[in-house]
Amino acid sequence: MTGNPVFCAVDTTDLSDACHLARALAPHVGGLKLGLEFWNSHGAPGVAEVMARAPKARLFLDLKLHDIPNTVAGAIRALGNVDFDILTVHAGGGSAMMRAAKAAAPGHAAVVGVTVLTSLDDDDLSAMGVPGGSGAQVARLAALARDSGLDGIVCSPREVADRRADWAAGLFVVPGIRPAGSDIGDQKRVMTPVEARDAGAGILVIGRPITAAPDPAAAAQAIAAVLSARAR
Ligand SMILES: O=c1ccn([C@@H]2O[C@H](COP(=O)(O)O)[C@@H](O)[C@H]2O)c(=O)[nH]1
Repeated sequence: MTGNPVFCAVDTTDLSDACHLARALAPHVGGLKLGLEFWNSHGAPGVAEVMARAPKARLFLDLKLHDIPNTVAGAIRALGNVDFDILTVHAGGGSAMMRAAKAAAPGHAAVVGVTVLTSLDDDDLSAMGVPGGSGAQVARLAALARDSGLDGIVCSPREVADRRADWAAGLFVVPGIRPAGSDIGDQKRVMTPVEARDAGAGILVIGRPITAAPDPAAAAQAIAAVLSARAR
């Protein structure tokens, strides 16, 4: 995807806040990410209201679908006329599920597979019985997503460079982005926006460092300015 790589995660249950953020951020971001917190509160009508405030922004619908193939395909078809550009499913749902998801999505939309959540570290994976740490698990799931016909993956900035080497055309959607000095919160595998972009991220997903800032538009503008000042 071309243009500003920053997608702001608008994680709120408040429709009015989401609309204000969309309008304020529109000049400074490439897209908006609406996830489960917003979707479960407002669904498709809420998405339409928010995106009307940012008509040029792309929509990343981060529903992280994870179920049997028939159910995931049905859930995607049930999105009807929600005009999303990117949609997430969990790569851990397996190959048949990812194939069904891609087949059910509109042709112009990218379907990407969530590999290992950026809030998890190697100890968390070990506690789940996953061998080899996050790098190895992301590698396994990225290969499965690629071979199942998805358009890309969601991974942390730490895995992007290695995975891009195996999948040059993949769309790498990367949360776990923290501008220098910002609060890490519940994220565990993080890098700065410039580091993530330079590692090969196609989309930089940034939520609280923008939305919790005293002036979200200024925060988004500052991130865009750093990215263009330090263009690769
Ligand atoms: O592995 C993942 C997958 C998705 N996310 C989502 O990205 C944003 C990050 O928000 P911050 O406030 O910048 O931490 C959030 O909506 C997550 O649901 C992720 O963080 N990690």
